Amino acid sequence: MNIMSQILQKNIAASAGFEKADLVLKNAKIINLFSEEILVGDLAIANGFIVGIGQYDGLNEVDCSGKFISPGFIDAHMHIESTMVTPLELAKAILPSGTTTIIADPHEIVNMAGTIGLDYLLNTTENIPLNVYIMLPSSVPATEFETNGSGAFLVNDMTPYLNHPRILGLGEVMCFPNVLAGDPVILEKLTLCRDKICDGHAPGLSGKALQAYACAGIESDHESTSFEEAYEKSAAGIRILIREGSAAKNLRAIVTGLLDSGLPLDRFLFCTDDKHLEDIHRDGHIRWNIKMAIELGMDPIKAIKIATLNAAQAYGLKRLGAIAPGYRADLVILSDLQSMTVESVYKDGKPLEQYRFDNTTGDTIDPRLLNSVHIHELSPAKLKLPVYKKNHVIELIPNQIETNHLFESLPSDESNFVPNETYTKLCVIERHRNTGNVRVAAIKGFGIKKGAIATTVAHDSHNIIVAGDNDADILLAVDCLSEINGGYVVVSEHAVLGSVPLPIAGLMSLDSGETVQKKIASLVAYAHDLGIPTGVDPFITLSFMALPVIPSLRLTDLGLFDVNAFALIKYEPD
Ligand SMILES: Nc1ncnc2[nH]cnc12
Ligand SMILES: [Mn+2]
Repeated sequence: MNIMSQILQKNIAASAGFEKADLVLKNAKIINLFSEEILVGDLAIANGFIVGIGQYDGLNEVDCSGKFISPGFIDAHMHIESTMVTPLELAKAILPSGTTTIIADPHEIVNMAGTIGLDYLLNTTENIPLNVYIMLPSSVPATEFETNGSGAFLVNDMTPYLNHPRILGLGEVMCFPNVLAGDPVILEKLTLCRDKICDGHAPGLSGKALQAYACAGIESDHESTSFEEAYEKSAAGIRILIREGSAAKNLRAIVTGLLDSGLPLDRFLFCTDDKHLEDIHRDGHIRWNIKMAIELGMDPIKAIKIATLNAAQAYGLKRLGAIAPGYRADLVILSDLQSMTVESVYKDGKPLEQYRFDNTTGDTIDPRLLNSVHIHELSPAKLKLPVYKKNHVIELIPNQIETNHLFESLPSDESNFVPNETYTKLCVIERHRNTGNVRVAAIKGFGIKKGAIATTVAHDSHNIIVAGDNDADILLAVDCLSEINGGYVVVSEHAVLGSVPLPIAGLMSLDSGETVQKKIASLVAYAHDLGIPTGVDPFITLSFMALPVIPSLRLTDLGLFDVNAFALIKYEPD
């Protein structure tokens, strides 16, 4: 008999009570998501699987009297790179608050390094105590209006990965104008993955355009910012991933509407998309989505179901997302269902304390991932922004990654834009191919005084993006990024106040999560000292300003991009 059959034989014997289970969590309040009730009893585990609920004896027993047991939480859509640490450090950060499974879209590192980046993430997520499923990036580059590092990621690049056990389908399809136009390249990807899951990214899509987007085979979306938007997409058969991240905070609006409407919840999931370590450390990860939903009035069992079984069923994750015989013993022990206080977490039947998180897998990193900043000598002349009577201006919206598109006059020295406390200079500098592309715009709402902040994390092509009120500090910030091979930096009055090196593709650190968190926190403090409002997360906000698939106005290395018109702004006024 093969090893799997031997394990099954043992599990059946333990389940039937013929043998003792490996571990029994005694007298617990078990959340049963199939009957949507709390069952009090023992939870028996063998070989990392749940073998039974009822009355059991175990070789090891833990008294869970008064404690609730939930299935491990599932993040239905996130970007590992957005936490800026390696997958092992990410696992260390999110497991303690109960996330035991993530579904990740690696378009960040694939934009940088193609299959080298994808292989890096697949290899470094193979042997860690976190279930990591991957969606093949559908939109690399996100649009043709930017320069990424690796060129296009096409069906020929995808095909070798289709049968990988942890590849679930196609990642967020962003260019809905291309989908609606019947662009052959995206349609090829959709048909290649038609028997798998196809995720969407459709901010503000509605009406016939939404019908056509759903008709193309897209099955999910995580960009809804209102209940009305979520409702229309859900009614078109699209699963709604309710997002609560570090910058994009959509849960309150959607859950409030859901509770008022009485809409069925079975096609709603939770996700973080992009959540920084500091927020994960403070609030937890998907646990925070659940807690917020409960505080808004949602039944705790239904909120937990959204974060577990709904996601597992949506993505075909067999034996995950519930507590029942034969399911994997990924479990969260909670003291109560209001505060959602996580007391302990079990992964495959073992408490987290039994796992080692030192880099025992000996991950070697392809040297091409560690040398990712290639820019021309940057001159002040390239940072000029000619001004006219009226200019296109990007306006920040606190706590959102969306921006407003303004058209107003700018402070100037007669011919060129001169930043002040209202209007900050924003520059995007191409860093992959030495093209020398530099584009400049004015951004409203950053409020930086006597300094600049810069980063190589600039979704999704990850060129250098820098915001500042004077060219000297802007140039110094870019120089510093070159020296540290990518990351985040804050400068003021011609001095570097602090930096966070992100040497893996200019996106991720080799340091521990704790070190990265401390460094980022000090940089955020420096950035706020430069005048950035407290409601604005300086780095996440900056990192999204170059993403031409989030309304309304963005800046790429090819120019100002009107997302709603889906076109670069050719602005030579009379
Ligand atoms: N929210 C998001 N985070 C990172 N990359 C993205 N590309 C499109 N949307 C994104
Ligand atoms: Mn995303």
